[in-house]
Amino acid sequence: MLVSKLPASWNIDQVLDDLDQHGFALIDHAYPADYVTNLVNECTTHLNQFREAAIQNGVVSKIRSDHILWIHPELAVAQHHVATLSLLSEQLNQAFYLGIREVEAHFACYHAGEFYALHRDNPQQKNDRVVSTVYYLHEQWQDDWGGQLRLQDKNGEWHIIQPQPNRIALFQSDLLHEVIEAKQQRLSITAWLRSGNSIW
Ligand SMILES: O=C(O)CCC(=O)C(=O)O
Ligand SMILES: [Fe+2]
Repeated sequence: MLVSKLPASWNIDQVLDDLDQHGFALIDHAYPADYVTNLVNECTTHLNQFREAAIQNGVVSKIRSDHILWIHPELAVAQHHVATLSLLSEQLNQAFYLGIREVEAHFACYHAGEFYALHRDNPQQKNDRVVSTVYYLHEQWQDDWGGQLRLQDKNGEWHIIQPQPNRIALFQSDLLHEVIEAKQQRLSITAWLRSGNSIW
């Protein structure tokens, strides 16, 4: 799927500046309401296919308790978001010479009580994730529902980011972050912009 333009609501200069200065950026009101509705529908109709993220190749990790579904070609609405992120990657490559070549993405669902403890998405650069992105797609979120993204920026300062509906958080994949325990169902798409150059 090809997307020819970034959404008009995206202030790309601000995004590039924030990434440069702080290592992270937020895009609010990312998509039009009809697209958001379609995406929520696509996500919620597939919730029965989500699997425990903590179990990979039969190995169980205690660091996270959310449930995920990798985005595949039949998930056409989510694919549009992935294609939009591919277009964004071109801009990031032009600005920062990041060499991003692919986007890998999954839906994530945190039920009440679920969390993702402190981690980096690219520990010791052992994979080719360059920029991490999270799009929040639950229909509403209140500040006292937990589920915040807590992130240390590239200057060492900590930030608490509310998972506001229709918000995208973008950050360097080597930054430390966690998802605080959610008190309500929290839905998102996590996508990694990857260089495709991993030697691992
Ligand atoms: O959902 C979030 O806010 C962050 C998720 C995350 O850190 C991850 O999936 O690696
Ligand atoms: Fe992460």
